[in-house]
Amino acid sequence: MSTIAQANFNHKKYRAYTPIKKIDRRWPDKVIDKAPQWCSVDLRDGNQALIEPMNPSQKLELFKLLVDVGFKEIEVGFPAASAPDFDFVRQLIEQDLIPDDVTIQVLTQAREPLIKRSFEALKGAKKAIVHLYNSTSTVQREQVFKKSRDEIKAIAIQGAEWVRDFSITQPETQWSFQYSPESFTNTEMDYAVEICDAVISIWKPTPEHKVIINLPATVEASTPNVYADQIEWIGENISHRESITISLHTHNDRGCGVAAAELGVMAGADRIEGTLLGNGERTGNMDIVTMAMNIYSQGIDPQLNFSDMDRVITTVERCTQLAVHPRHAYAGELVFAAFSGSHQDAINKCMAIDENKRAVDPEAHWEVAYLPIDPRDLGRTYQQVIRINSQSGKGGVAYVLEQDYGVQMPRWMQVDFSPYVQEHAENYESEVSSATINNIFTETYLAPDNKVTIDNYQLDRQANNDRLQAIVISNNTSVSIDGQGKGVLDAFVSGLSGLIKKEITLIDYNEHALPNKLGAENEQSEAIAYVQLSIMGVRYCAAAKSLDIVNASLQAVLNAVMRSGVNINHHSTIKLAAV
Ligand SMILES: CC(=O)SCCNC(=O)CCNC(=O)[C@H](O)C(C)(C)COP(=O)(O)OP(=O)(O)OC[C@H]1O[C@@H](n2cnc3c(N)ncnc32)[C@H](O)[C@@H]1OP(=O)(O)O
Ligand SMILES: CC(C)C(=O)C(=O)O
Ligand SMILES: [Mg+2]
Repeated sequence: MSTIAQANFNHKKYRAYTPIKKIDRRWPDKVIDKAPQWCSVDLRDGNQALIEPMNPSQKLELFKLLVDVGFKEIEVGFPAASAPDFDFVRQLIEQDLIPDDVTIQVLTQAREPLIKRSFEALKGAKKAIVHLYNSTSTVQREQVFKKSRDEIKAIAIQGAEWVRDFSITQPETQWSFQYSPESFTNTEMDYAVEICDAVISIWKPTPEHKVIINLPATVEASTPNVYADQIEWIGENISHRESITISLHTHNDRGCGVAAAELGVMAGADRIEGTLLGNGERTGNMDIVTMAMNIYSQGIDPQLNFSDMDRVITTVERCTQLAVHPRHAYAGELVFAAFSGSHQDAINKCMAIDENKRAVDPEAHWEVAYLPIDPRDLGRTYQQVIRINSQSGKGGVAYVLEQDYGVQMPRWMQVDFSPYVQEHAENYESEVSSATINNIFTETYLAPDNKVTIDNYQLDRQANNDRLQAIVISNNTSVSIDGQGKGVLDAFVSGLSGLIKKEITLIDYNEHALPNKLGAENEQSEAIAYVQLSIMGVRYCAAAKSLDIVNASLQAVLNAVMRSGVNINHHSTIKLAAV
């Protein structure tokens, strides 16, 4: 039996929403093929939901970001609500901070003093949208306003008249009007059309000078398909559709704010209101970053530019004092990070193919498993993509070493190396940085205990039979190795084998040049050699770096022998003078 108290957790307290009856829905077959008209409500809806509303400098910083990102319509506040909101609108106008192609918008209730104050705030604006709202749902009508349908309609009509009349007194501004039947989604659809039509009949829009009808999911109450049905229905039944911009304003109470807005656009909406990264009342407004990037990821210009996502995040965080979740779609710190081995492996392989494809065709379509878009588009780097912890695999570890240190481990060495990193991650129960991975690599393969180093070597090349004589230093003692074979390594391995009296077979070998250190363009680059030996049937891998590739190869062989635990001094036949 559950030990969790049941008393208050009672689903019978709630009622299911009623879907609207619509037999001719067309929106499910539509696709979004162009960006909607965007309007940011960060400075109003976002601001009114903050623990501490933004101060003027924060508002200005966010306004500048919104302009830079590309918004052409920005709701800058509720100027009748507070002095800071009023003053901010004045500052924008008086200091000429509004670019010519940007229209500011202000929100007001349908109350004369508030409308009057809003127009005062907007005095001198070149163009502006006055956004009037009143609530229309049954709960609001019956419980909050305690008014009938007709009385609520009268509030809207009266508000629309005041807006029209005040606008006539300030002809220097190019006015646009917007009406929101607030709590639209919980309003009877026939009544929503009736009240919008009443407002439209006062504002008398034309196709050249449209009115914005904004249909908010003030509190998200249903699955997004129901919202789409509502939007399609309104579009079919509202008067003067050709003179109306249908705008959507969704909230995220059920976690579907973006989905509802997307389906609403498929259902015929023209315009979207929302905030950057979704700040707003309760669970927030619909997140314009996510919706715009969803459009972008379909190969469509979203008309907003998020290529400097870090600026968007830091500005929004500074202004709202709310942290962006690390898993936030497109923006979160971890959304392009892969910790798990199979994801890393797939990303690694796909990115290698993408790089080749892109070298031939820079416009090639992005097809990388687990990465819906290229992180570079948002100013992120591949370094942030593959991160190592105990869930990671060899591909990810190899990727990090190659990206950060130029070490291109052959596959057989990746297999050998991965458990060392895994062990470290498990012991420390944490992410493993690329510097730590490089240290583990160095300690494991480049610097085994009982280090033995090549002092010098002499090679006598003969057809099919090379002779290699080398002096190695072990424990401050010089040891001579003399062997013959097909090639340098074969000769060296056979000499070593004779010295330690153990069968050694060279299983694998790879080498490559390492990239020059940063800022050291003229320096000769080091080479790295990787070997895998079988010593009495047991396999040992090792590597070595040197400016001389033969030296690197011989040293790698020595390192592998040292890793097997052999003490070369015990086997030396000729001990030369101590060094
Ligand atoms: C869903 C949304 O986001 S809507 C936007 C909400 N935003 C805000 O509320 C932030 C800004 N608002 C405010 O700061 C304040 O509400 C103010 C300053 C504008 C007004 O404050 P107050 O006059 O003290 O009124 P308060 O908001 O408490 O009360 C609302 C009154 O206005 C009426 N009212 C509320 N909304 C509207 C409206 N859209 N149109 C007409 N009347 C309205 C209410 O019925 C209530 O009337 P009552 O006093 O007769 O009961
Ligand atoms: C004022 C309106 C549009 C609003 O913010 C809402 O309904 O959520
Ligand atoms: Mg809202």
